[in-house]
Parts: sequence; C-alpha cells; structure tokens
Amino acid sequence: MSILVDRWFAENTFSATEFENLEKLLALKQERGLTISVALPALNEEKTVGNVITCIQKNLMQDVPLLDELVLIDSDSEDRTREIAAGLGVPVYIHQQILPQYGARRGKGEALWKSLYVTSGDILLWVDTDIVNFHPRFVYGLIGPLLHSPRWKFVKGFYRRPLRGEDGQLHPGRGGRVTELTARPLINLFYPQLSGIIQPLAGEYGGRREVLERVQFTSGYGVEISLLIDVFEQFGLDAIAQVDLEERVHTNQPLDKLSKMSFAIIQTVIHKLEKRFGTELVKNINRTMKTMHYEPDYFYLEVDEIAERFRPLMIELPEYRQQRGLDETAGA
Ligand SMILES: O=c1ccn([C@@H]2O[C@H](COP(=O)(O)OP(=O)(O)O)[C@@H](O)[C@H]2O)c(=O)[nH]1
Ligand SMILES: O=C(O)[C@@H](COP(=O)(O)O)O[C@H]1O[C@H](CO)[C@@H](O)[C@H](O)[C@H]1O
Repeated sequence: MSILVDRWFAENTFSATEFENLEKLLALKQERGLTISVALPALNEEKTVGNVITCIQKNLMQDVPLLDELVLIDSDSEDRTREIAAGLGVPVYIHQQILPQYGARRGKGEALWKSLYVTSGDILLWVDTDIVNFHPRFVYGLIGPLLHSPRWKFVKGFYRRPLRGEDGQLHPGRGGRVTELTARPLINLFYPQLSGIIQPLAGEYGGRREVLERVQFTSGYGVEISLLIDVFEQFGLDAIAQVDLEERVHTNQPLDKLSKMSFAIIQTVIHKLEKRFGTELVKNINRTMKTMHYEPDYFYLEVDEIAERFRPLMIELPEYRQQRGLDETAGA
C-alpha cells in the first residue's frame, strides 16, 4: 500500500473494543452535546429484524441511553418486518411514502437518503437488518471515533465475513463477494487512496449529519460506494475512519442476485468518474452502457450493431440458435 494509505490506515483504524466502556462513551457524548440516531434499512427481514432491534434497545437505549433515536426505514416489505418493528415500539417508515415529490424508487439507497429526513440526530448510523449475529458493538464501535474527535466525520465498520454455503455451513473468508470481485478492484483502479478501507461496502456505517446532507445518495445498491467516494472527495481521506467489528454473519443472497448489486456499483463508479474526469474513456464507456439495458435476470441487447459484436459468442447458446432457427436439428 502507498505511504499515504499506510499512514491513513495506521491513524484511522480502530477496534470496537476500544469503545466498549459505554458509560465512558455516554459521558463523552454528553460532554460533546451531541445526539445520535440509528436508522435500520429493511426489505423483508422478518427473521432477523426483531433481534437487531431488541439488542439495540436493551443495550444502547435502556441499560445505557447512548442512542436518542431508533427508526426502521422499510422498502415496502411484504413480510412481517414493519409489524415486528412497530410491535417493539420502533417508528416505522416506508421510504417510498416519504417526500414522494422527490421520487419513490426501489432500493436501499433511497431508504438511507430519506432516513436523513425522518431522523434528527447530529450523528446518524445505519445498520443492516439481515445480521444474524448482531451485537451492540456494531453500533458503539461506530460511535467511538465520532465522539472522540471532530476529525472523523464518516465511519465504516469492517469484519470477517463468513459465507453460508449451499451446505448450510459457514465458510470463513468467503463473504463480501461483490466487495472482492467488484468494489475493491474498482477502488484500486480509480480511487487507490481508499484502498486501505477493508470493507468499503459494509452496511454498518454513518457519520455527522452535516456531512451526510452534502453527499450524493444513489437509490440502489450503489449507495455505499457513492457515499464513500463523495466523502473522500469532499471532506478528504482523514475524515474517514474504520472500526473492527470482529465478525458479521448476515443473510447471503444467491450469487445471481448479486449481479444487479455489482451492476449498480459499477454504474455508480462510472458516474462518479464522468462527473470528476469526464474523459473520453468514461464517455465511451457510458455510451456503451447506454446502449445496453439491464434487466434483473439478464442483459438484453437493444441495438443491432451491438448484437453483431456479441453474435459470434451468442451463436454458441442453444436457446439463441433455436430462437434464430440456426439449429437444423431444432424441432426434430
Ligand atoms: O431495497 C432494499 C434492499 C435492501 N435493503 C436492506 O439493506 C440491507 C442490505 O441489503 P441486502 O441484504 O439485500 O444486501 P447484502 O447484505 O446481501 O449485501 C439489508 O438490511 C436489507 O434489508 C433495504 O432496506 N432496501
Ligand atoms: O459486500 C458485499 O459483497 C455484499 C454481499 O455480501 P456477501 O457476499 O453476501 O457476504 O454485501 C454488501 O454490499 C451491499 C452493497 O453495497 C451493502 O448494501 C450491504 O450492506 C453489504 O452487506
């Protein structure tokens, strides 16, 4: 890693264990005169949302009143997610119903953006609701740097990420598939200063309201990479801290479902590059991107000349051959 990144890593990397004295953290919060909100994004998380909420309520609101506000920001779940949260006394919002005049899109990014509107804390943190092994450190670990110094304005969690395989077993180190195959390569290519961030897509993160109100939220899964790049570009690398939250086990989506997540992240990075560099390279990439339309399950090609470029490859696909009557055995 470059000297810049090495220095950043050494000065801006913490462990949640440094902040486990919650009484001390509460005293610091009162001394700083800051309020803290947590917003929980959720889409069909009935299996795990209840435990996340009760763990936060007991440890961080009842035993030690570190948090001033806890809300659920729901993406119009079709299961009992909202009912469970409401039953536990948590204010519930469906983000598509908040400020509809500014859009009512699908996606986690809109949930996080609109959570700014329905919360009031000086500090706002987000925690995924699909976490299976939730622990209060996922929250107090993030609060630590933000209370310790005004230097840190944005904090990302990091952790070991086992992946639950087809066999139902947890396989160490195989999680974070989009991080490893998409986000990290893009960061190393185009934003190497951020290469010391261990989990750039971590869903446990947040920062100071005055920062979060100045950065761009993309509506889908590109939100994490979008916020990271914007905070870096607008507030500098030293505004960012990262905290070791040890291990996170969450509901892993099947690989094919991560394709659209990866697409959203690539699209977001290209958009950022075009805004910043506007180079011919990016414009050409964008031109190509605009001629391809992404559907949840497959790419399809809208412009024939693009199809020509892919035809030699596609002709190998049996369904393509059949569809084009290229297979003399078709219908035999
Ligand atoms: O439209 C969406 C998609 C996801 N999520 C939440 O965002 C978090 C991360 O999403 P997901 O689990 O789909 O991503 P993964 O963890 O598999 O990367 C989870 O708490 C989801 O419930 C959300 O609130 N709205
Ligand atoms: O980091 C990743 O590769 C993805 C998928 O994780 P797994 O391969 O299921 O462990 O998970 C993250 O990415 C999403 C998009 O940024 C975030 O919204 C999630 O919170 C985060 O879990």
